[in-house]
Amino acid sequence: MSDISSQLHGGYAHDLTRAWSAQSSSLTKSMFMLPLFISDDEQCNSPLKGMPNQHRWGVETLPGFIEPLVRKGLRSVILFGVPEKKPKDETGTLADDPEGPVISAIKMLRSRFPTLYVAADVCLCEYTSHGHCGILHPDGLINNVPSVQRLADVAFAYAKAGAHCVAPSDMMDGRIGAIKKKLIEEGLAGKTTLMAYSAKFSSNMYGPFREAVASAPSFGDRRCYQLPAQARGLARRAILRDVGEGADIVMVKPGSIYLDIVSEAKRIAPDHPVAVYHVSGEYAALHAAAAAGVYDLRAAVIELSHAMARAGASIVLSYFTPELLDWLEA
Ligand SMILES: NCC(=O)CCC(=O)O
Ligand SMILES: [Zn+2]
Ligand SMILES: [Zn+2]
Repeated sequence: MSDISSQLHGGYAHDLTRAWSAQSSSLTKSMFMLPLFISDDEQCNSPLKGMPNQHRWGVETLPGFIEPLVRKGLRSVILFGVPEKKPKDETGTLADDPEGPVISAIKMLRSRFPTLYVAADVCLCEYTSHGHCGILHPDGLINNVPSVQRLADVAFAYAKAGAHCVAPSDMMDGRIGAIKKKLIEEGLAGKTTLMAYSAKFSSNMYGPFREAVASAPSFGDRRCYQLPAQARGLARRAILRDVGEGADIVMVKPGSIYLDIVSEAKRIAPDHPVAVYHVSGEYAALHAAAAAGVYDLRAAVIELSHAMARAGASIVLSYFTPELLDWLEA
């Protein structure tokens, strides 16, 4: 088996990942990746309470939403599954259910929208009965070894279904290496990008998302596996660790209040595309502030997007992507 750190093709096999590897400071449509919430109810089209203009979609309703966006220049999406019909369990069995929402949506999007780059978020919290991102010990603490094994299996299932990119957001130790190893062994490392949520902070900004996917932990919180706000050093170590384990892209999350970490990521991993996730709470806050007359939404989003690019991000995961396709020229 070849060495994990020598696997580069997954990071530039696709024309979009090649564009993300170039360094430029102007905003382009192709920088923006749209997060999508996919229900296992195929006909689903339900607006999300905490997030204006965002919906839960089903595989039947999604094409009608995506088609005009692709025509306007949408290049990439990232999928989050929302099981509403089948029961959740301790190990998140539904995450790689072959008939589940993510695998069905990957297949549908790949066949209906050939120019669209399809990323799949890899985590267990949307699928576990306890709402934590890994498998637990009886005392409620994370059991890292089986968690990482399970996440590697889920990532492989998404890659095999056709995802261009798998993006583990769970923050378990060693999962990037385990996923990369699995992709190498299965012959998929050369065409699958591994985007690591490397510096994911334990944040107050995820509230509307947890409601959107119904993934709030049933007890405790995620502080033992997400980074503390004050921990620049831990963020650096997590970024370098993930790069060493074979990440093709490193991500910082949330966005606006962690742009110093984005610029730090660009400094310590200058040869990797850096992604930033402009998360649900930031999105909802911008809408609320604009509605209260604090600023013009479009002007504020454009300014913030420049700040993210300036800090070093070449990819922005943003719920404003549909608007930005109208606002940006190219
Ligand atoms: N893995 C995704 C999240 O944890 C939250 C994203 C958001 O709040 O938009
Ligand atoms: Zn999670
Ligand atoms: Zn998450």
